[in-house]
Amino acid sequence: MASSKVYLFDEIAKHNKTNDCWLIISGKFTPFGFPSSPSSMNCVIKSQLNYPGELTSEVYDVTSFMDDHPGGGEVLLSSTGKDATNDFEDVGHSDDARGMMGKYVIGEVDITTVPTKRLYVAPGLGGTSSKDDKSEFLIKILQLIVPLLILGLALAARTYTKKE
Ligand code: HEM
Repeated sequence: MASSKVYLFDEIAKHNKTNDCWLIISGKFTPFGFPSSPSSMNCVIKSQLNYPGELTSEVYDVTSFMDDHPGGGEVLLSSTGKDATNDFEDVGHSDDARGMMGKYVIGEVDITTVPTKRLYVAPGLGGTSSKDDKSEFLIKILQLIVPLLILGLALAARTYTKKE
């Protein structure tokens, strides 16, 4: 696949019609040091991301497959204009389906041109800003001071009324 054509994302996204449908699906993880990846590697792309190697996203022209796709043509259309890897994996496609993909490959995508979604960072996992930290600290101090103030006022009122 070294000599395959490399497409830009914008170019691929234009092919989003029933009679002209292209998909981007991450297909092949090639670990460094291996001439080619074992086929089982294709199924474990996500867990392999920390392993040194190269993850290729391939471009599939599925126009001729629209009518024959067991999941229907509509789902294929709805997966255009983005990285469709998650859509493809979520369905849990069989090995047969994966084997068929080779028929439709037309090249690779330049992954630097694929828009990435901003990742959600859970609070407390380094995602809070120092501004958030400050207001949290302020709330804790207030939670401590307010009851003490009320107690102080109550005591003051009591001593004051006793004297009278
Ligand atoms: C080149 C790409 C694709 C090929 C060759 C392909 C092939 C197949 C095949 C052979 C099946 C039958 C079930 C199986 O063997 O797993 C299937 C089912 C299905 N596919 Fe795809 N598919 C592709 C892309 C997609 C994409 C991008 C989606 C987007 C969500 C999708 C959604 C579905 C759905 C919903 C089913 C039906 C599952 C069911 O009802 O059991 N497919 N596909």
